[in-house]
This record gives sequence, structure tokens and C-alpha cells, in this order.
Amino acid sequence: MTMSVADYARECAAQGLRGDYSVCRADFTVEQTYNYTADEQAVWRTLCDRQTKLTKKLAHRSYLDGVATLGLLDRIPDFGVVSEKLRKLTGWEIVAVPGLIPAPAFFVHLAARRFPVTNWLRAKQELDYIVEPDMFHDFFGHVPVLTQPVFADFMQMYGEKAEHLIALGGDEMISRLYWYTVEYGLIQEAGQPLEAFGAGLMSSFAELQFAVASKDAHHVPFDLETVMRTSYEIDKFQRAYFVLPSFDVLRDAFQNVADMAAIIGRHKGKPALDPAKL
Ligand SMILES: C[C@H](O)[C@H](O)[C@H]1CNc2nc(N)[nH]c(=O)c2N1
Ligand SMILES: N[C@@H](Cc1ccccc1)C(=O)O
Ligand SMILES: [Fe+2]
Repeated sequence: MTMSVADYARECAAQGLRGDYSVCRADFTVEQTYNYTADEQAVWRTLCDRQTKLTKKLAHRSYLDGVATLGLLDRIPDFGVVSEKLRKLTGWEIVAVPGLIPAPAFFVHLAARRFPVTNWLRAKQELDYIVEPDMFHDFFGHVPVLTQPVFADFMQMYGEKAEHLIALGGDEMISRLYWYTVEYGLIQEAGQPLEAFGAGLMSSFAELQFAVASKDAHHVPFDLETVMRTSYEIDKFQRAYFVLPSFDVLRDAFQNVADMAAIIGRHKGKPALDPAKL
């Protein structure tokens, strides 16, 4: 199922990831330990002020409705306090993690309506973009939509179905689908402008503008099989952004898990598609 914390900690250190995985529980959770400095509080406020202005213009309404419901904070959030509010709204809660955790463990949390939020914050030198998920990405990017019942249910369903598809050897392919939609997806509904959908865009001042507004961004119409076959890199701007015609198209992809299992069966272990060549 999931590799041990010790093995994963070694792998993260080898990749130069920042999180301290030495104090994780077996499910990769840690305590939040609310001991942030005045400087970190100031970085948090700056990030929230700038991103709130930008997402108002470029983000899909599902995210903005979530922000309005969540009531974004002028201080670094106390995960316990926010979990109390989330539980009442949609049954979700936040668990603290040291940073990126393995996909299988990640999906087990989603299936249980627990969203893993990194417990450390980016430095002021990384304000516009950071190569690994930090607390601002996980919280500001992902948590707002968990207040919206339709998306809260979708994220739990994603975790449940992913566990089943990982058992079929779909670990990489189900992660790609998550990556190109929940993390870096765009959406353009009929008669609407192109908007950001993915959390990795909501938390990055630089990439949000690039993905939605730059003529150099490579936009590809969403296609389930293509997405599941296309590789991605986590530490640079995406070389393809898939555009959903509606949220229903993404949710409906999960209605027929047999189709997803068939795609996994067809392409498991084959070379991935290059996003730049789509
Ligand atoms: C599912 C897919 O692998 C995706 O990149 C996961 C992996 N691990 C993660 N770990 C954390 N802490 N936060 C995330 O958003 C993710 N995303
Ligand atoms: N690049 C995102 C953070 C992120 C890194 C890696 C994976 C997902 C998200 C940001 O700058 O906010
Ligand atoms: Fe994320």
C-alpha cells in the first residue's frame, strides 16, 4: 500500500523537500504546533491580500464561493478551529502534514474527509511561486472548495475511487488526473471566460496569471485518457493546462470507474505522453 514513513522521509530528503518527516505518524500526520513568528504572520497576510485580489478576477466561482464561506483569515489558521467549522459545513477536517505525502496515503485521507495541510509556510523570497506544497498552497488553494457540498463530496469520492484504482496499478495515472484538474486545471464554461480551477494556480501569484492570461500557456481541451497518460513535473510551471468544459465532465468521469480501469489496463507501464507535445 503505502511506503513506510522512514523510507518516504529518506526519499524526500534525497529530493531536497523541506518537510520534517522524522516526526510523522504512520498516516503521515503531525501536530500543527502553532508557534509561528510575527514575520510568518506578515508573510501570510501579504500572500492572502495579493491572492485574494487576483483570484477575484481569474478564479472559477466554485473557489470564490468557498472563500466567501470560509472567511479567509488575516492570521495563519489554527487547523483545529477551522476543522470545527468545516465539520459543521461538510463533514471535512484538516490534518497537519510535513509537506508532500505519498499519493496512496493522501487518497486514504481524502476518502475519510480529512484534507492534509502542510504545517510550514513559504519564505518571503518564494511569495510568487514555490516548488513544493506549503501551508499557503494547501490551505488557501484547497480548503475553500471543501466548504461547498458538491466539491466536498467530489473530493471524498475522488479518494474512495482512487484507492480502488491504485489497487489496479493506477497510482501514477490517478495522480496525473488529480494533478491536471484539482491542482492545475482550467475551466471554460459555455459563454464564460477561461478561469482557474486548480488549487496550485490559486496559491501562485505568478502561475495563476501565466496559466489564464499568457499567450505562451499551452491550453489543451480536457480528455480523460490523455490526461491520465500525460506526465507532469511539480517544480515548474506546467507545460500543458487542461481546460474543463464544466465541472460535471470531471465528476462524470468517475461515474464509470470501469472506463478508468480500462484506461489503466491499456496504458499501465507504457511511456507517458509529453505535455509540451499535446
Ligand atoms: C494525488 C497526487 O499525487 C497529488 O500530487 C498529491 C500527492 N501528495 C500530496 N501531499 C500533500 N501534502 N498535498 C497534496 O496536495 C498532495 N497531492
Ligand atoms: N506551485 C504552488 C505550490 C505547489 C507545489 C507543488 C505541488 C503543488 C503545489 C505555489 O506556488 O503555490
Ligand atoms: Fe495541492
